[in-house]
Amino acid sequence: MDGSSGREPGFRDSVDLMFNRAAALMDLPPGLEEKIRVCNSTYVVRFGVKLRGRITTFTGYRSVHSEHMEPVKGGIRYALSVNQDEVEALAALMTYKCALVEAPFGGSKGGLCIDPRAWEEDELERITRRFAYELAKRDLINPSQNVPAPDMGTGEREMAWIADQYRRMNTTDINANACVTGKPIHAGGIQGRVEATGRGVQYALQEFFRHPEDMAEAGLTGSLDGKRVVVQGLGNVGYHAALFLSQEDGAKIVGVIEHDGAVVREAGLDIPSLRSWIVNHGGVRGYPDATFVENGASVLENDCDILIPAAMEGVINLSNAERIRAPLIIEAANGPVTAGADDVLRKRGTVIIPDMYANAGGVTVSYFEWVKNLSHIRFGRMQRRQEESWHRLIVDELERLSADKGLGWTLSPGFKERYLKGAGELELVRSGLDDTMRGAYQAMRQVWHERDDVSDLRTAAYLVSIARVAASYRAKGL
Ligand SMILES: NC(=O)c1ccc[n+]([C@@H]2O[C@H](COP(=O)([O-])OP(=O)(O)OC[C@H]3O[C@@H](n4cnc5c(N)ncnc54)[C@H](O)[C@@H]3O)[C@@H](O)[C@H]2O)c1
Repeated sequence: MDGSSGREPGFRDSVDLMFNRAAALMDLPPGLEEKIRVCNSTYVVRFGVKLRGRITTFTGYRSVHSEHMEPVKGGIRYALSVNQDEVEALAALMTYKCALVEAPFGGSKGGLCIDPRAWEEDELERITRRFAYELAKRDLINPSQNVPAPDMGTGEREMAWIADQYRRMNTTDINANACVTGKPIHAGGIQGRVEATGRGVQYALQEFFRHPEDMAEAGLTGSLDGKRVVVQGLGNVGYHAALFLSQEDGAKIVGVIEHDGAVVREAGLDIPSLRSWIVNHGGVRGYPDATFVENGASVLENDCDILIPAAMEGVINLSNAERIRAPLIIEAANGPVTAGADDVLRKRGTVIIPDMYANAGGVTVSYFEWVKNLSHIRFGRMQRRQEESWHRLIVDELERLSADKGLGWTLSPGFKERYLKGAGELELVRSGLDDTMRGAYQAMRQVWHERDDVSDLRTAAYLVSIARVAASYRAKGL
């Protein structure tokens, strides 16, 4: 379902319009712009599964947008609204996202038209295995060709089934585990992948709030502490973003919009308790510690400092853009702001941290997981040795300097012990993600501030991404 008005282009056209705006500012060789923009291929499969005494036919998609780097990468979405236009738009965003955070992948995306809530777990397993079989036999799941991950409606459980199905079909492939990311830890996953996209949203906001010049563009001052936040979608991405921002940065989540309505509370919502209510009751309706709003989408227009759409595409469109009051929007979902709404908001001075950057935490940690699977070494084990010797050097040097200069500095025994022990997998993943989010933001903001013809972060992000994809095509040839 796309919440945009009938006057607006579809999701893929909307992504293309944003791409075109940036590409027009570049000096690309003739024809390369189109080569980068178009989706290379989309495979559509219809398959039947015997369920509840009858055969049910499902339709699935896997789009490959760009193979300038392989494997290509992108999640698999389970929703009734999945269609070719949506999957191709999402695959395109994957290309630009990977280029922006320098994850060495082309872009891809998949989807299955299904309401996951309508099926039991064992039924979903049979459906998922069959879909995985259909994709794997065409190398649309493959550690060196095409590596899916979770998206809306899927998670660790589905990724474990997909990995197992691929392994059964390729028993001699020693790298079989790397055919999909977002797996559970005990099935070849990596610490920190489940939280990664929401964690990335937090790191993105932290980086934004390190730059007073950028905050001023949105008319914001101070830090994340006390900022009033509205979140749409308390699923994987929205939940982790809201949890970390409220528990670690002091932000107040004053509104949460879900599929059945919204809840608001000026003093701030308790995110873990709201999440368990949603899990147990199927939505936010009836949650005791907040005011329920029947027309959930109207809460997008509430007064707040930061709006985090983390559910689906097209929710901020020409029908509501004029009424959006948040000065800062961070696109945790893919494509939540249509091209038309983007024009309206840009002219009004709303700062939008674009999807291809804001939700890149997932693919960044997926990259770490893929590398871990291919290296066949527990992540952190090799690094730890090396780090230990560096940490030892730093501690020794600090103590020597302090003694030489008579400063009397001492490190607390607890700190010294933790520092010398080095980082475990989770710390390595988080610090690698933080580094990536900081680096990509800085690349974007440099273009934003240095070029007179760039007035927004999205165009800046596209400029960085397109230049990198173009460089890859130019280096390799087509
Ligand atoms: N999971 C990832 O790692 C990842 C990575 C990058 C981008 N994304 C993007 O983030 C978005 C959310 O993905 P997710 O993995 O968190 O999905 P999810 O299925 O875990 O959660 C989606 C949430 O949105 C809610 N929702 C559905 N329709 C809604 C509506 N009309 N209004 C309000 N809420 C609604 C659902 O009830 C659910 O709680 C998608 O756009 C996805 O493409 C996800």
